[in-house]
Amino acid sequence: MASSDDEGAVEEKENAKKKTIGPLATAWLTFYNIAMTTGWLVLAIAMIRFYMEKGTHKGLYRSIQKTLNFFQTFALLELVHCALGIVHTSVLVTGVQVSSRIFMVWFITNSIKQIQSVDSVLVFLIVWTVTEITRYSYYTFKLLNHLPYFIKWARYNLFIVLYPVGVVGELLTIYAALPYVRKSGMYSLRLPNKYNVSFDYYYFLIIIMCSYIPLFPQLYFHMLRQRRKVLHGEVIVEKDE
Ligand SMILES: CCCCCCCCCCCCC/C=C/C(=O)SCCNC(=O)CCNC(=O)[C@H](O)C(C)(C)COP(=O)(O)OP(=O)(O)OC[C@H]1O[C@@H](n2cnc3c(N)ncnc32)[C@H](O)[C@@H]1OP(=O)(O)O
Repeated sequence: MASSDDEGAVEEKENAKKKTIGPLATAWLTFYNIAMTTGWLVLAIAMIRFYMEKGTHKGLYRSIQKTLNFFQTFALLELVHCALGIVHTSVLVTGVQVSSRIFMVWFITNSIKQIQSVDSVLVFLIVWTVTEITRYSYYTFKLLNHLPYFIKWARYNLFIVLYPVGVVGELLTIYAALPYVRKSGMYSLRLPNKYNVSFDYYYFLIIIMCSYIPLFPQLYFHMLRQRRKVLHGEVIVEKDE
């Protein structure tokens, strides 16, 4: 059990942090996190309604595509938050996380209509939605100084299962895209051309899939360290900070 002295120290630390980021940044982050929580809640409701009405996930992606595009792209602001220093987290870790999501949405699922109904798309959509509702509501309640324990618990426990499941969903979706990319030659540049460069999107996707092997463990261990810090009060020094 935490003593009242410990609780006082934690509160003091939180207030000191808010003072360093300033009231304008706190107000912006509160607005941003409320908007993102709402956006992902809207997506969750749309997905449940679609499934209840149609009894299948075929066509679901198309029905939520615009909302997903908007809110996932809006997450690029997280890089701006880190770069401005109004959020104390690594630009590198956030960059990999956000860019991989943007890439999945814009350059895989939006671009290759034939794969929009594969099961793995549903898997990552569900996982992303649960993760983001939890994550943004955690930030919102924390900024408002009223963080319920179950949200804190969910933020730093659900990812243990959801992160690998989401990654499997993403990798299977890229894998399903490969034959269509090879057949269509999309986003590829063949020689000869006036720039004298060649680019094969098919092999690029294979490289992206391989890049999950070194990159994903780094994100996962980062989250495990955050978990130890937030749930168990351990002091962690990040190498990339
Ligand atoms: C060109 C193409 C490139 C492709 C590259 C491909 C390779 C990719 C390989 C990896 C692929 C990953 C794919 C992802 C899949 C999924 O997402 S599956 C779903 C499950 N996902 C998760 O569970 C996500 C977990 N990850 C995250 O939460 C983040 O994205 C993160 C960046 C890893 C989180 O890190 P971080 O922000 O450091 O952790 P926190 O503990 O949440 O926050 C740290 C402090 O910062 C404060 N903060 C952060 N954001 C905000 C905010 N918006 N508002 C207010 N405050 C914020 C937070 O409160 C913390 O503060 P303190 O506690 O005071 O330190």
